[in-house]
Amino acid sequence: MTDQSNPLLSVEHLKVSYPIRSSILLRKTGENVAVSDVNFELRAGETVGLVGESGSGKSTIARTVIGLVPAADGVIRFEGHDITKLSLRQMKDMRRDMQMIFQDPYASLNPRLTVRDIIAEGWRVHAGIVPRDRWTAEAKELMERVGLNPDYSDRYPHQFSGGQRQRIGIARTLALRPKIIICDEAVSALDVSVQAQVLNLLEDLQADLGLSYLFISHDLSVIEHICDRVLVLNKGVVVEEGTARQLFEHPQHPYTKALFSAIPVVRPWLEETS
Ligand SMILES: Nc1ncnc2c1ncn2[C@@H]1O[C@H](COP(=O)(O)OP(=O)(O)OP(=O)(O)O)[C@@H](O)[C@H]1O
Repeated sequence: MTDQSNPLLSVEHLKVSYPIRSSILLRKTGENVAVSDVNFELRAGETVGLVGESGSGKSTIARTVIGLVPAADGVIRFEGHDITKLSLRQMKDMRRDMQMIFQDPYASLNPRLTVRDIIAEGWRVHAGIVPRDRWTAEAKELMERVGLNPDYSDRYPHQFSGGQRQRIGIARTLALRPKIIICDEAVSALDVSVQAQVLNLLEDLQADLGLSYLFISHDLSVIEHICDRVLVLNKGVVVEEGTARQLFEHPQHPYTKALFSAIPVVRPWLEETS
């Protein structure tokens, strides 16, 4: 359930730009403003969606929130603290609280590590979460939690299907006990029936652990299903925002109307969950 007290994350007047460089000397010759004046809040237990065409700035916002891209202007507060001004050390601790799940789990899973070691990777980096003698047992518990057979903990990523690999990615993320998970096209590469299963898993985890999700997807039916609130981005600017229901039933801005009418909506999960 969404916590109505202070937001976990608040983004105020965020501006992000990328340098444009000359092709010969790589000197900066200008800047491409990817995101300007973006504002939103994310509360405990809430899912906020970012939608918009390719290049509208969704991933840039995600990468800036997590500290991979610097903010040119604005404030990003996590639990009330401006994280745009953190030291590297403080950033490392904060990264633990905010994790990202990517579209292609295979590319982000080390093919030489077993599932057990993939899940334990974060415990190596962030000492003190799980004592070493508990790594195998805890990794198996996490595998079970995400719907994987714990007996397969010594198998390698290529021995799993796409949906199972995304579950490994989710288990690895959960291992760090984050408060916010940024899902960047996290189910886009999966077949619709597998998408539905992974979305249901994410919802179960949210209900059990009170997680907050920042959910990026070009698939509006996924967004409608999983998000409480949605921001519609066009060329780096939020043109409309509201609850998922408001936006889907009564889009106001011409861009939102065009975006929503252009995409066929398939909702296999409605049959499963209703
Ligand atoms: N590393 C980069 N260097 C320079 N410009 C970039 C970089 N990454 C993104 N951009 C530019 O920033 C703008 C926003 O891109 P971004 O990837 O955030 O959009 P997006 O909505 O996530 O798109 P997609 O759905 O295709 O992932 C675009 O104009 C893009 O060309």
